[in-house]
Amino acid sequence: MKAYNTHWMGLMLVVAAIVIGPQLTNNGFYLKIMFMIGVNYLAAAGLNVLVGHTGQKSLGHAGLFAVGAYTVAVLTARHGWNPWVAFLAAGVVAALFGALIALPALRVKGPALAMVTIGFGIVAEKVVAEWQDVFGGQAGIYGVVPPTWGSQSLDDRDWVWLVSALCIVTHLMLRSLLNGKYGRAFMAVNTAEVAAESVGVSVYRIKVIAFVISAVTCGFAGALIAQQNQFISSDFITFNMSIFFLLIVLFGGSSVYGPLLGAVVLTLLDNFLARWPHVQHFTYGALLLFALYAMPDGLSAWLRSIAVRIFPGLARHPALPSALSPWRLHANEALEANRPLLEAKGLYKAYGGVVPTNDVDLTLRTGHVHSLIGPNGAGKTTLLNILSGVVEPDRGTIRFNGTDVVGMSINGVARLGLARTFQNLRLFVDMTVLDNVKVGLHRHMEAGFWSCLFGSRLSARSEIQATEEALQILGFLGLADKAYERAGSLPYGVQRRVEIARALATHPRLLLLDEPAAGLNPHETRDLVDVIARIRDLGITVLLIEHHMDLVMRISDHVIVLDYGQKIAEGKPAEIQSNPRVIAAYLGTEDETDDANDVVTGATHG
Ligand SMILES: Nc1ncnc2c1ncn2[C@@H]1O[C@H](COP(=O)(O)OP(=O)(O)OP(=O)(O)O)[C@@H](O)[C@H]1O
Repeated sequence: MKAYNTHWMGLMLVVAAIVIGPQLTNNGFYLKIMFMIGVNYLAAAGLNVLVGHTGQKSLGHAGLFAVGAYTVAVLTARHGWNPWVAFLAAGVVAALFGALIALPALRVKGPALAMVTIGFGIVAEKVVAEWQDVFGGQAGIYGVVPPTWGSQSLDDRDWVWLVSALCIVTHLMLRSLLNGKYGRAFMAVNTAEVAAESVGVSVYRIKVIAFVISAVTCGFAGALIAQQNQFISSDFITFNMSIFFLLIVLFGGSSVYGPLLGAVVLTLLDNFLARWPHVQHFTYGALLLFALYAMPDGLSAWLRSIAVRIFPGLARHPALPSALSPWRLHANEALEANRPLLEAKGLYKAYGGVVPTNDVDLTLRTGHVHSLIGPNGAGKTTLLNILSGVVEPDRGTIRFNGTDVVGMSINGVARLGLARTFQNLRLFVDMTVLDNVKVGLHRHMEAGFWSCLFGSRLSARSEIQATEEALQILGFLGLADKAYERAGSLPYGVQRRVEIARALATHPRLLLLDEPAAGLNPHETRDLVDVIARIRDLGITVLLIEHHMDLVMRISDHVIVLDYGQKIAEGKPAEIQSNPRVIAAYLGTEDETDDANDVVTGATHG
């Protein structure tokens, strides 16, 4: 069964349930529960983008619910705004607050971010409770104007249909967004922020987008409650509400269907247990603990694993094209060969008393393979981090292809055409190999945010083009058959190559490889020499950090040697091999020249 078909079949079933369900009862209580399922789904659907996909834990979304609720209340009851317009305004105002609370997310992570969002929730709760002139405190605001259909007011059933329609539109938009480049970017930020930045994804922008989406849907949820009740007071806005939204997301799972499952089950459970008020919260908590223990990835993941066992076709991935065209790096205009591409002068970086980069000058020329070598702790990785914007030097300048890059963000440097891999792999381990490479293509994809949100033709077309190019890049590196495998499940040597593929997808002019042969077997190391040569033949300049001297000596046009943070030599491989200072640096003394010679020429390595 194709995923496309199962989605539309599922959607049809949900629409049928929404159309028929409310007609089966006139009981206001049941209709209210249906309405609340919709409201909770709305709040959780956006929060799922933030928490489930982008990995930003928030415990303050009751505050954004309050923003939506009080915006419609103040605008309709106090200022006489049209209720539909006020409803839309609730989304806009909530979006602004979402952007505001995104700011701390750029500085703090994990539990610290959760504390910041709790702070926001508490401030919102206190403001609406204490600022009585504006928000009415516990007495609240009466006379919130609900939307009408022509001149007809909405009855309980109409409210269910209205919230259901909003839920379906939200689901379709978020599904379209999460299945495309933004979905991949959210997951990339969740897994490895620096790696996401290094392929040109702005972590700042992605986090702000995720916060704003979660704020808008929570704001709409709040506005619906205020308009349906025609009343809002500070009693609605509690810390428990923030926890409840988060629980829906965790219980449902991060799949696009997770919030729906979570909202249905938890809203029903909450209301069912209300018959036994004295044990309601205890039973509710115990059941949830058990459910999260039994299904750590949420109900949706659990149901999917059962569905895959029954219909194995669900897990099948698309067939790979029988023939792939060779990958061509067509995006960059050719640069004149052998001219300085990157020039660094006087780079200096100290960590307390340790100076891993001490007044280093460096010139990398177009079309060359440069190697950076030196004993352990010589400062090679620090220098590479400085060049790629991960570490800011204390002083010194770096000019890359005519632009000064010191102080620039990592993604800013990446956008200029500088790509890198990491000594300790930083793959997006839970994504497929294909998706890892497509994250590298993120900024080359034509479709923008709105195009992806509305699932436009442009977004569909740019997805197809990206898949095609990503497969070509994988073919270039002999990885096409791994395209649909989970990156984290692959052998180490293959993962190293996937990192190179992801870096190549950014269409770099300069590729920095940090110990690409580490952990490779001799056969894989020999293949790597061929890979680097083919990358150079594409017109990409390479800077390589390596301890495998035979590899360095075979592939490099130019070798730079660091020791204790200082450049002690540079030149052609043969010159470096016979340089006494280099030999001494490797063994710490100039007397043991024979042994040192072995190390530098590669006789004792790889
Ligand atoms: N963030 C940091 N804080 C403190 N010290 C650091 C930091 N980063 C690097 N160093 C120190 O700087 C020195 C150089 O480290 P670096 O990782 O750049 O060396 P390297 O040549 O890449 O080593 P290796 O070959 O072992 O990977 C080391 O002494 C290291 O402990």
